[in-house]
Amino acid sequence: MLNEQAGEMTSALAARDGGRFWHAIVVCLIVVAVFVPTRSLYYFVRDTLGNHWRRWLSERLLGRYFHNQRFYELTSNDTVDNPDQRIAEDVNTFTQRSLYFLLIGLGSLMQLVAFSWVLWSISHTLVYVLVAYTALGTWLTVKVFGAPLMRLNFFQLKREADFRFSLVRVRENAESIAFYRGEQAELKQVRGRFKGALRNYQRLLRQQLNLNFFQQAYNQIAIILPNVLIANLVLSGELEVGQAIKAAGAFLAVLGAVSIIIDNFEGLSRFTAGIERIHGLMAALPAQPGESADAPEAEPAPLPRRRRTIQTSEAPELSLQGVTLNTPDGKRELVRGLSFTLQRGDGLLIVGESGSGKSSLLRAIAGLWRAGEGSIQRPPVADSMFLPQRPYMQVGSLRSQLLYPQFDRDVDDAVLLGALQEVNLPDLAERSGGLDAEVDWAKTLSLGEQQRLAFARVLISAPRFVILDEATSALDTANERRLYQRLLAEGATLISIAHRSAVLEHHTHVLELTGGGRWKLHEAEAYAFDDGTASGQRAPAKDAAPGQADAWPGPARMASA
Ligand SMILES: Nc1ncnc2c1ncn2[C@@H]1O[C@H](COP(=O)(O)OP(=O)(O)OP(=O)(O)O)[C@@H](O)[C@H]1O
Repeated sequence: MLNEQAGEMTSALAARDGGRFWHAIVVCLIVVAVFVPTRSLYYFVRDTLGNHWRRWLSERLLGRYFHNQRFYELTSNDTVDNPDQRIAEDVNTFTQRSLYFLLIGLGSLMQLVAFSWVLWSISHTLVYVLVAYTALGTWLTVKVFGAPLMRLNFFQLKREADFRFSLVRVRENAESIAFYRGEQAELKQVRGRFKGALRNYQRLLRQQLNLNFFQQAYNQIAIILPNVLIANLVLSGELEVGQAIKAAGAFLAVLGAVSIIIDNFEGLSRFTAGIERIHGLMAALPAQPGESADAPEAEPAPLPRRRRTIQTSEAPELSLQGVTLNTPDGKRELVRGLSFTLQRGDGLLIVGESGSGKSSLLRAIAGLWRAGEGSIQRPPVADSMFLPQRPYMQVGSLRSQLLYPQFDRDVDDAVLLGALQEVNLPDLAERSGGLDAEVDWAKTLSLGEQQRLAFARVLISAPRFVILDEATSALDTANERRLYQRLLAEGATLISIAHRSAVLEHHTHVLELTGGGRWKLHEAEAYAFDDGTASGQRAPAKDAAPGQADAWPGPARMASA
């Protein structure tokens, strides 16, 4: 309408018609009065909608990411780079940009409808030229610049995420790096990532420069083109000057509408790269049960090919049957044909050289590693607890540490303080400002204190089954003995990894991994722990031939599978 009135005003002035001119001005003002609030609300509504959409999509991805330890699998097998960046940033860009492009697409459509008939009524030739001109322009843009720009944008997102992650790693490991005086090595690595991002960006800029050359030429020629085409009509007096201005305006408006791909190609290629990254993540995170049917059912990710997997199921006691465990890449066999059953109150100590597969066996028991064959029955997750050597400390209150991972349980303060007392941290609550004060525990507690705090978690949730991976390595023997005795008094079944002979007394059996997939089972009393401190002969143990399930000597409380 504004274009219409602009033409009207010029024609009125050319004809020296004051009434016609002022009428056009009034119509213009009315149009502006409607246009201004509409246009302002447009941005508000668009971005609010984008925000809602982001919340919906991020919630869905977060749900899938944290479902069934998928975050662990994704991080371990590296099928999807930087999932955090995809969830936090790519989703945001995707939702914002989708609406942006949808709305400018709709706007272009309206513009096309509004101006096409104006143009058609003035000159058919202009319409034909316009169609040919934009078809050629779009084809050239997509063909010549499409694929390279999309690829470069995909890598740009990845490189930026790698760069940021290298800085996050430095922050997370600041103390170790400072002790090593590793700043130069870190700086080199961070710079390397940064340079990678810059280099890719430079390539991107070069591609964009070519695209800009093309876009500029395309747009400037479009300004001259309609004038050249209708000049003769005006000169011969067939067309009023105002009509010519209207025609040129309509030509540019229709051109703008149909050139949407050419004009927005840089943004569109970034947008497409982002979609590819979100799609990759969704494909690696299959829909969870309970997600509504309208959710796009993602194809399961092409996980690394595994010919065989260990079957896991829940049972009151832990039992392994013919378990052969491989590393996730399938390259190494860590344990072959292992079978045993632990009865309630049993304690199994796993020993073996570094790298022999002790922690990996615990990963398999916890259901995190599945490459291999055989079956594992284990107590339900709610009845078990895992204590790693370096306990995970969430940033939060002392109460949430003690209840972790069941943060919403309601437990009396007296129970929490009692547990702290028992693990020999009687003044921790007081010195850190009470049970509800928020502290970065991983930074403020020593490793031994963190291990004791993790033990307090076990005492509070009193699981029937406890797995300890060198969980007492930073404690003195007296503390260690007290904590183990406390667990045994609860009647817990224990599986431990330890390098110190002192822990042997708390266990009933020993599983020795001797390398190359071989293993031996011993009764604890008959086992002489060789940690360089204990003396004495090793008790004879029956060697288990790999793959033989009946190699277990059959102790009183631990049943052979
Ligand atoms: N994600 C992985 N992919 C492939 N191999 C792995 C992976 N994680 C560990 N390994 C390999 O599996 C082997 C067993 O590792 P594991 O951590 O179980 O050893 P460990 O006996 O607990 O050693 P330590 O006593 O030093 O803690 C090692 O050789 C290790 O390099």
